[in-house]
Amino acid sequence: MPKAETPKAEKPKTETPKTETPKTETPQPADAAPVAKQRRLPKGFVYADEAIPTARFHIGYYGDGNFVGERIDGYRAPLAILTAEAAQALKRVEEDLERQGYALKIYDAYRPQKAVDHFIRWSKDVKDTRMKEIYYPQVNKKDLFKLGYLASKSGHSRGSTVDLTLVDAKTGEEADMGGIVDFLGPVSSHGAKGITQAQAANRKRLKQAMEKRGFKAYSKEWWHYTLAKEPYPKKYFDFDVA
Ligand SMILES: C[C@@H](N)C(=O)N[C@H](C)C(=O)O
Ligand SMILES: [Zn+2]
Repeated sequence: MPKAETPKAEKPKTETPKTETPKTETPQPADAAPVAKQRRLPKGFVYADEAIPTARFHIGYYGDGNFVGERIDGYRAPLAILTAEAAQALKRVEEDLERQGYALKIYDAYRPQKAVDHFIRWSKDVKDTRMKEIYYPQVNKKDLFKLGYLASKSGHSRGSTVDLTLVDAKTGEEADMGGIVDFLGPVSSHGAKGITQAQAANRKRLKQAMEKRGFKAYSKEWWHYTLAKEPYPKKYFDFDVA
């Protein structure tokens, strides 16, 4: 498992959030040891690191480096799980991007309903704003669902949705997207104003690569993609990430 990163608890200095995920001195549990897999996935699901061995991973919901600030229910290992169809399509995206000198870095994939329920519970606790400055400085946490930054029935729970960005295939450095993954605010929309041409070009490179292999973009979050022909369009799973 590649080195995990946790954003620093400091206020971004500009309107546009920092584009590189801030580093931490304390490694997350993800770094501590090779990840043991339970290997009891429902039929039709696969581990993304096995399907796409060259991809990088940072499963923020396994640790405290996320907008909640603690490990999210149902994440029992820093793993990305996908339907076989989504993983196969994503492998093609990775191969296309490799020819351009890039690789994918996956932040989240299948998300159990119990994790979504954790987000819902957290959003109602208006006093807990420990990660606000990093992840949602311009939005009231109670409005995150209403504004579409979070979903109470998430495509992630159907197994064919993924949150990801681009990295340099050689250095592993994240492409500058004009904001970190899970920055819940207007600058994360496709077509957002206030980002540079280079940042817009990076978002476009990822979008074109994903759409070419059958994924749909989500207008409010440049990192969130769903396989258009997903195998379980109406089923919301709740097995643990393990
Ligand atoms: C929270 C973010 N990573 C995300 O996935 N948002 C969408 C809208 C979701 O919750 O499905
Ligand atoms: Zn997402």
